[in-house]
Amino acid sequence: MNRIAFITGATSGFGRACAHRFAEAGWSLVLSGRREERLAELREALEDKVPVHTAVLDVRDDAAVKAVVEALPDAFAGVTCLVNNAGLALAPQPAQQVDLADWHTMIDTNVRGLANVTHALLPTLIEQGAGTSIINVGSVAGDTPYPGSHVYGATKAFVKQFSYNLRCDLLGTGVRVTDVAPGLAETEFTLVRTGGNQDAHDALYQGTTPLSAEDIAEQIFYVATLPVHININRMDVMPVRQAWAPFAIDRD
Ligand SMILES: NC(=O)C1=CN([C@@H]2O[C@H](COP(=O)(O)OP(=O)(O)OC[C@H]3O[C@@H](n4cnc5c(N)ncnc54)[C@H](OP(=O)(O)O)[C@@H]3O)[C@@H](O)[C@H]2O)C=CC1
Ligand SMILES: O=CCS(=O)(=O)O
Repeated sequence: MNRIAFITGATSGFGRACAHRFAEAGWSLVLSGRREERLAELREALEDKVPVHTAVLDVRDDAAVKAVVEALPDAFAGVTCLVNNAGLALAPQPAQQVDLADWHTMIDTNVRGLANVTHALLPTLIEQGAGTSIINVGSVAGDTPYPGSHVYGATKAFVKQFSYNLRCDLLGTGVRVTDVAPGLAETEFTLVRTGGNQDAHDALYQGTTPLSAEDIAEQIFYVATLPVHININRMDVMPVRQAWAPFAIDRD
């Protein structure tokens, strides 16, 4: 099988690390994200090793997603692995203090965007058949509630259930579906979540050992390259130095 990975959110963090990891193994790459300069840098860094196609793409725009998929050059059209990674958290304050627009952005990106790309690539993946994969980047926030997670965690709960439900419908096609659910990982995630607050970023990761983007890329690559009869349904990955907290209790 010609191995072609379509990675969303390839301009930073997990997505960029996946681009490097899959390139190391010789996969052809379709790399997308909104930041054109970063895509160009990535293409320049990788195209000596493997064929690379880049597409400036906002996953929230379903027509643009469809157009990018339909316009894939022949050498990239037979996608065998979709890494649905593009996503973000915003507004870490309590739900009652945040702007509705931030909730909409998270829903539009993490839910609608992921659905847009999946819908556009499903026929291709089914056509490629056994050994193809849809790897959805969820989060531990999808099943562990915590303050300030409100809509973000709910979007990741969608990712989990959508992944499981897709498995049901894709039974018999050979297409695998996995929800990779990371915990604390140092990327640009916290900068985005806090509106560019470098102190908040530094404070969250200092004095502990978070996951790196490369750690998660390695897990995603592992899932994508398992023998074709194996489907990891969900992979919940935390750093050793992270665990759950006790219930919070309101007292008089
Ligand atoms: N870091 C963490 O602790 C964890 C992160 N996650 C999830 O991992 C995924 C990747 O995040 P991470 O690498 O950490 O964060 P980064 O902020 O480093 O990367 C996010 C990526 O998503 C892309 N993106 C955001 N919005 C859009 C959009 N509308 N259209 C297309 N691309 C978009 C960004 O590209 P661009 O801005 O160029 O469009 C960027 O490449 C997200 O889904 C996140 O929720 C899950 C668990 C833990
Ligand atoms: O999804 C990101 C991990 S966390 O910030 O929710 O713990």
